[in-house]
Amino acid sequence: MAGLFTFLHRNYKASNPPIVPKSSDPIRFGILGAANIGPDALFIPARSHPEVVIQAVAARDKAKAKAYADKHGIPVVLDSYDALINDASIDVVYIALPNGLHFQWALAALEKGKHVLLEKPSVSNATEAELLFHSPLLSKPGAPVLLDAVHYNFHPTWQYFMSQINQTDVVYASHTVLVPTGIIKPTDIRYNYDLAGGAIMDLGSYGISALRAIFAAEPESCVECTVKPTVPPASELCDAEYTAKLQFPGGAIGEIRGTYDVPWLKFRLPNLEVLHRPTEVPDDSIEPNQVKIRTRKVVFYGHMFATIYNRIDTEDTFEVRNRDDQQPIKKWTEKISKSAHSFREIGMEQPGETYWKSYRYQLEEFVQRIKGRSGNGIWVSADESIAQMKAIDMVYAKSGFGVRPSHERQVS
Ligand SMILES: NC(=O)C1=CN([C@@H]2O[C@H](COP(=O)(O)OP(=O)(O)OC[C@H]3O[C@@H](n4cnc5c(N)ncnc54)[C@H](OP(=O)(O)O)[C@@H]3O)[C@@H](O)[C@H]2O)C=CC1
Ligand SMILES: O=C1OC[C@@H](O)[C@H](O)[C@H]1O
Repeated sequence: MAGLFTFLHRNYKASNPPIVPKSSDPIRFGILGAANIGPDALFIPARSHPEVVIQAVAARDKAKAKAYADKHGIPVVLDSYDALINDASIDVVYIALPNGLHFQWALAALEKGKHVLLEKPSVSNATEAELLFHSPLLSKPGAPVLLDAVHYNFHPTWQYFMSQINQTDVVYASHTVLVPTGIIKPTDIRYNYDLAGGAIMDLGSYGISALRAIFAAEPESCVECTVKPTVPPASELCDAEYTAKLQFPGGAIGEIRGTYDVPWLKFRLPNLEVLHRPTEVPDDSIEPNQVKIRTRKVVFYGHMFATIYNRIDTEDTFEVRNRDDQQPIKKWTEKISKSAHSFREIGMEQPGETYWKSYRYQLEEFVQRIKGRSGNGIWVSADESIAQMKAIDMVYAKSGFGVRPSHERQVS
């Protein structure tokens, strides 16, 4: 009962956080497009951040921008995306446009000296990623900050999950994400090839990013990929469902599976499963002629949506054997389950509240960088963002649907 109350209370507060007074010199954000994800990923987290103000929105249709601004309490409506990136009162441009427009608008905003919070997946492909993340605009003195918003990284439970993994001993890992049927409509940006849509770009990007972190390595090849195409009027080169098998150094295998079409009764929160190879562990209590072997399995329930619910099960199977002939003497399993919603719960003194979503934790670190403070050290580096797009390209190449198209810059 107490657990249910905590769950409901946390999730209520996650959507209705306290509104804190703003500092005298806040960072002013503008959003390009009246994006669906805006409230969850930025406006609600900003309410509890004393240094963040959501200042302006621009949409292709000004009336739409006005309605969006009214709904979300955004004070300024600008005439166009161009007007927003040129507006002197804006410090940060939040880009939650279709994937295919990320590259051109991120570069355009950086050119105007704006910091950029860039939705995932960062761009359409690795070519764009190289150009953007290695842009000279980012290395000059006083350069703006660009963040590839892979939000799950910033949540404390991801840090705890990673602490349960010995990256060099992982032999297999999988990521599964199931979106119930009907949520993504045929006209959605995710089903538009020209806008760099596709389920691998969207859902798969989380799995690919998590696998790369779990193995602490880049995939060497995509050995299998099956995709289910979308149905018309969506683009035929977009996937509504995928499974892919990636090979990592040393022969380790990572699998991703995702769909926008799971029956509601089969819906589960996204999960990750990680298997380690058997490894010898020290134990003073066993005989000198014996060895103790541990085989670890870690399962993370609630990846991507850790605030709603998260639980990490670490299951260790131990075996004591004779060292010489490897004959088993005894075998048992130990299991620890843990949830974490704040750094405090994992023994780290870092800012955060249990109701903070991954987006709020991410916003905290983004602001720290902009302000030139050290923060907690969690970040998504330029090289990681490029490697991520290379891995996504590898999967699309294997799928037969091909790498997502690059986009001409169309900025004035
Ligand atoms: N971090 C996370 O958890 C999530 C991240 N995302 C990412 O955020 C981005 C936006 O996703 P989402 O908010 O669902 O997207 P939306 O469908 O809400 O589209 C975002 C905006 O794109 C603009 N847009 C510009 N050109 C086009 C075009 N040709 N066709 C359609 N829309 C266009 C529209 O702006 P206008 O108002 O000007 O018409 C629209 O408001 C994606 O990159 C997605 O991957 C999405 C969901 C969750
Ligand atoms: O980033 C995302 O996370 C949640 C998904 O359901 C959504 O499609 C995606 O854009």
